[in-house]
Formats: sequence, structure tokens, C-alpha cells
Amino acid sequence: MISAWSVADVRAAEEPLLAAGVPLMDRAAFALATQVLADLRARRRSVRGSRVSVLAGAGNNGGDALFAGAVLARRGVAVRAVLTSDRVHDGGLAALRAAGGRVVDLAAAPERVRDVAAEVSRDDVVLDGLVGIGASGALRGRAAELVTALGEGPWVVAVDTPSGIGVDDGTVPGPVLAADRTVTFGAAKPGLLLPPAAHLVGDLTVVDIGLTLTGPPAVRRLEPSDVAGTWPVPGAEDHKYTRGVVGLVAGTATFPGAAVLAASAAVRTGAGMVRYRGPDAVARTVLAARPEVVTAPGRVQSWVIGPGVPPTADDADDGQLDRGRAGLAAARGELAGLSRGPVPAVVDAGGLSFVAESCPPWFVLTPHAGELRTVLRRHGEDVHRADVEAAPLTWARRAHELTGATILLKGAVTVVVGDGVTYAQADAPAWLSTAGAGDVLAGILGTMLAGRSAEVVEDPALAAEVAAGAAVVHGLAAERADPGGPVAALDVAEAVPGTVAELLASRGA
Ligand SMILES: NC(=O)C1=CN([C@@H]2O[C@H](COP(=O)(O)OP(=O)(O)OC[C@H]3O[C@@H](n4cnc5c(N)ncnc54)[C@H](OP(=O)(O)O)[C@@H]3O)[C@@H](O)[C@H]2O)[C@@H](O)CC1
Ligand SMILES: Nc1ncnc2c1ncn2[C@@H]1O[C@H](COP(=O)(O)OP(=O)(O)O)[C@@H](O)[C@H]1O
Ligand SMILES: [K+]
Repeated sequence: MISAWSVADVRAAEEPLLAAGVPLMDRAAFALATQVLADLRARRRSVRGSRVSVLAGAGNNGGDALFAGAVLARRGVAVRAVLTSDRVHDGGLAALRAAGGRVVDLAAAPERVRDVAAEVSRDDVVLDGLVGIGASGALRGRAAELVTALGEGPWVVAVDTPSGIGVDDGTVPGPVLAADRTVTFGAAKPGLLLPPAAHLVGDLTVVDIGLTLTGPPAVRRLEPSDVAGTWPVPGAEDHKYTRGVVGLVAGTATFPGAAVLAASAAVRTGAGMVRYRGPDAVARTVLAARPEVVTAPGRVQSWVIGPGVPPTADDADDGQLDRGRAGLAAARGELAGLSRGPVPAVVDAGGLSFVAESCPPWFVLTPHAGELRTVLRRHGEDVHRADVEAAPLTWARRAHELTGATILLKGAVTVVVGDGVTYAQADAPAWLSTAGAGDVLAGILGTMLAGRSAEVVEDPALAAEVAAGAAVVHGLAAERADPGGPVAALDVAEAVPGTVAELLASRGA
């Protein structure tokens, strides 16, 4: 798992070490320079004669970059420092000069921004040390002008964070130089994992500078090994009911495909059984695709409610809203015939329109940004889809506060917010952005919740971990189904058994 701590937590961890005279900046700068040297070797084959620009702002972030520049200059790299503020880290600047680095002071020559940007763009590597965890708001002044003028040309290593991102919330309030690599110190920061800033981070390298971070991380990212470690493997004593039955309310005559996709994914993820609840015509289509599915009513260990179901009751809903409501009542433990006590539920697509005002944490709502906006508006928030896309963490947290449910907000980076925990998963290729991919996720998650049904109801934070795990499996299956080109949703469901097998094989490795 990758864990990210807030700026306040990182500063608190730094404080005693700095007071004790531990040379944190030396450690950070040396690790940064070592990484840049490795990148230069990989990209140019030789270090000597290569060219690096160091963009340095007023604070310690600029200090890190300048000290790293000094190390590079001593290795034969032609280093140019570009200063964007009339203040600069004195020690860093002196070290760079002593090592033979050149200095361009943009604060003293603001008219040169465009020319300097053009020169910097031609360098082998640009180190972005404009601002780090001390950033407040959008990048300002000369730093903003320089970043805007640089555009998307150069190969960039961000120092600690891409300058100007919302370090704690992952927002992108203004211009940010997109990084190819980010070298971050002490611990990952939330904004490096959260969208939309996560898209500007490139490869993330976390450098140990000796900080001890206690307390829960602000944001976590599960890795495949985390999911492998908790995957329920059936034993001799297991049978289909112990493995978990998924109740599926999905699809209508108008949208039968969603039912097929969710059912296929649930079966392929290893459900003990999938019970399909829906109109006969759709049930026939589901059975034609997956004869393992059962249509008789009975007890379930999790519900998946809503894929391919319209948001309002009308002739086209084929009775699915009533079945969905009954499923949700059963998941709350209110309908004894369909479960023994409460069980987890995945509420997707049309199901989001009839989920009650307040939910238990074992209900996982799986909206995309547009659907989350609708959920929030129902709770009185004046919010637009663009607001959700600009600040996914803020709005997913708000939806969790308002509904009590665990929220899985879908996107290129999927954000999951549960009781006291937040995950940000970036596991899927962009080819997964295709109709039906969400139905497949709902099926995968339904089976994973059914396999740990009682535990999930017991532990308010576990639904979020399982939901994040489902995003991992979904993303890995999409990678597996990705031929290097288009990915079809049903192919993702078909790729799940191989994905799980690979996860399990990695347990022993
Ligand atoms: N302490 C240590 O030894 C260690 C520190 N470490 C390193 O230090 C970094 C933190 O350093 P820091 O605290 O000096 O803050 P930093 O990120 O450089 O920014 C502050 C400066 O930026 C400016 N500024 C702010 N917002 C701005 C904006 N929007 N647009 C433009 N400018 C803006 C602000 O200016 P002001 O607002 O005062 O005008 C201020 O001068 C951290 O990320 C890590 O790299 C590591 O090496 C570990 C050891
Ligand atoms: N650019 C992207 N990169 C990776 N995954 C994506 C991207 N865009 C969307 N996804 C994923 O694809 C799925 C789309 O789900 P959804 O929007 O509900 O589609 P549908 O309703 O058609 O099934 C989600 O799991 C989402 O996280
Ligand atoms: K930076």
C-alpha cells in the first residue's frame, strides 16, 4: 500500500528531526540528484555533457532543487538555475554557484520569461523546485508565467510535488508543470495520489529521509499485493453458500446488456452463486450468456442494485425499482426472507436515484462524477459536474457525510471514501472508459463484498477497503484485456479469473 500524509503531519514529523540538527535537506537533495542521474543515464546514456535546468522558488523546495543541482554540476552536468523570486535559499544558491552552475535571475529580468522558457525547454531534464508543501493557492507571479510559457515540452522531475497542486486535496487551481517523475520526500502527499493532480505526477518515487509518520494516513492506494493478501480462497469445507451469493437487480428490456455485464463479472470474480432478479426477458438474456446464474429468489450475502435500471419508475422500469427497493431493505436487514440480518450492497446507476437519504457504511454507492452531482443535489448541494471533477475528494467526502454510505467515485483515478478512510486507485488503462465498464465493476465488487459479507457489516471502514480492492481487480483485468488498443467491457469481465489467478500466484512469490 502507498500511504500519503497531510502537509501538517509531514511538518510535524520533520520538526523534531530539524530541531535535532538532522540534515533532512541534504538527504532529500542527494536522493533527488541520484534519481536524476539515473534518469539521465537511462535517457541519454551519459551524464557528462547533459543539460539540466533547476527552477527554484523562494522556499526550501527551491533549496532542495539547488542543492541537487550542485551535486549534478559536480558530476559534469551543465546546470542552469532559474530563480523566480527575489528571495532564494541562500545555502542552495551558494552551493550551486560553487559547483559551477549558472544562474538566471528572472525576478530581476521579468521580460526574459519567454526566452528563458525556450532555452529551458531544450534541456535534458527540468527540475521543478518552484514550490512544494509550502504552496498556497494557484501558482503566482513569475513562477506562474514561467510554467505557462514552458507548456508541455520538457522532461520534468518535480521536487517533492508538482509546483502549484493542492498538496492536501489534489486540486489543480492554476498552471502546473506536468511532471514525468515526482521525487517526494519522507512520505507521499495526498495530492500526489488524488485526481486531478495525480495526472500531473508522472512516476512517483518516495524517498526515505528518516521521517516517522504515526497516525492514520490521509489517503491510501492499495497495491495488487494488498488485494492478493486478503483474497478468500475456498477450502474443502466451503460450498457455494459459504463463498457468498450475490443478488443482482440490473437491466431492463431497454438496457439488458448491463445485467449481462454485471452478472458475468460477478460470476467471473468467483461468486458462490449469482441470483438474478429482473424481468423474464432480461433473465433469459442473462442465462443465455451465463447459465450459472439462478433466477429463483432466496438469501444473498450481498446485493448489486441499479446497473441498467432507469432513474425513475415508469413503464420502462419493468418493476426493477420495486425489486431494487426490496433489495436495499433486505440489505438493511429489514426483509428477513432475503438475508439473515444486514448484508452489503452496491448501489449503481439507476439505483442511486432511489437509495434512501441515509445509509449504513456497508452500502457502497458507485457514481461517476455526473451521478455524484445528482446525489449531492438531492441532498441540497448546489454543485455541478465540473465542480466534482475539479475536487473529487471534497465532493466524495461530502457525499459520505450526507448519506453515511461508502462512496466509490469512478474516474481515471477512482476515489473511495468510507468511515475514516480514503483510497485513490489508478489501476486502469484509459481504454477502460467505455460503456458497460461500470457494470462490470459493480459485479466484481458485489462478489468481493459477498465473500466478506459479515465482516463488512461489522467493520464500518472495511467496505471502503473492499471497494478499493475491486477497483484494483477491475483495473488489472482491464490491463489484461488491453491488447494495446480498444478494450470491451465484457472482455474485462472475462479477464477477471486470470487476473485473480495471477494475484494469488504472487502471494507465494
Ligand atoms: N524543512 C526542511 O528542512 C525540509 C524541507 N523540505 C522541502 O521543503 C519544502 C517546503 O519548503 P517551505 O516550507 O519553505 O515551502 P515551499 O514549498 O518551498 O514554498 C514556500 C515558498 O513558496 C512561496 N509560495 C507559496 N505559495 C505560492 C504560490 N502559489 N505561488 C508562488 N509562490 C508560492 C512562498 O512565498 P510567499 O507566499 O511567502 O510569498 C514561500 O516563499 C518541501 O516541499 C520540500 O521540498 C525537504 O527537503 C525536507 C526537509
Ligand atoms: N480515463 C479513464 N482511465 C481509466 N479508467 C477509466 C477512465 N474513465 C473511466 N474509467 C473507468 O471506467 C468505468 C466507467 O464506468 P461508468 O462511467 O459507470 O460506465 P457505464 O455506466 O457505461 O458502465 C469506471 O470504473 C471508471 O473508473
Ligand atoms: K515542486
